[in-house]
Amino acid sequence: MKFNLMERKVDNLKEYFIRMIKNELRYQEFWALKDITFSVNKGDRLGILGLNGAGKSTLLKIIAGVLKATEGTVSIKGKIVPLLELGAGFDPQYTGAENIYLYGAVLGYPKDFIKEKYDEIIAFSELGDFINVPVKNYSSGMKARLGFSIATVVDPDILILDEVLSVGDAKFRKKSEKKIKSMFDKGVTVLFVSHSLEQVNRLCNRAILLEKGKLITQGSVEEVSAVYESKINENGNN
Ligand SMILES: Nc1ncnc2c1ncn2[C@@H]1O[C@H](COP(=O)(O)OP(=O)(O)OP(=O)(O)O)[C@@H](O)[C@H]1O
Repeated sequence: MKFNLMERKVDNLKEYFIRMIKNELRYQEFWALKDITFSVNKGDRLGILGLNGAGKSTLLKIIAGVLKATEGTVSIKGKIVPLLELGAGFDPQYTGAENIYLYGAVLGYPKDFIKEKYDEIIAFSELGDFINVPVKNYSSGMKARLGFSIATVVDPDILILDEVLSVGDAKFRKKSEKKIKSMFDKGVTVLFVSHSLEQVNRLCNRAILLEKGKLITQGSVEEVSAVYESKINENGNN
């Protein structure tokens, strides 16, 4: 995955167009991920480990179809539910209720299916009357709760989790963990990013370790987390 980073900061759209006309826009290529190859079997729960900026979220976004890889391919069998940046896909001008349809469509749910699940989504989100308020007036926790409730209303084959086991307040966190646990019990395949090694060790059977966009090691969660831990200690001693 290659990103083009602007060499000089452009402050506004006017300046951007002026620079574009003058052919003064310079980009620097940045490979956020390079030469990544791995496979995940049905029922595996794969932890994706790495320090800040290693490329974990970018990898999940490519697998979820949010980003298109510059090179390479991803092949997927089954229905994916991505729990990434919950609530980021909402249109802030619209109410929570309207966003259920909008976001549901983004996730590929048919309109009739959303209609059928509408009450269930609202009940799980516990937003009460706030469901008729524009999302711009929601707290970040409220947005995450609604995003979680919409995304998890289907039974996925593959569940993508990016640091989402900490959404909402303590009460909602307990409820969302329970829901995810029930998906785990049904044998869902999981791709899981978390900075909590304890969580990764508890929930995953396999893992990969990314470092500056490269795949350093892959294998059982015990092996990979041991390598990761030694890397953390190395860095800490520098
Ligand atoms: N849209 C983008 N445009 C430019 N660079 C990006 C973009 N998205 C991510 N990056 C860069 O790609 C690299 C990997 O980012 P990513 O968010 O995947 O890391 P991460 O491992 O998930 O980090 P963290 O643990 O901090 O969440 C970072 O250097 C980041 O700055």
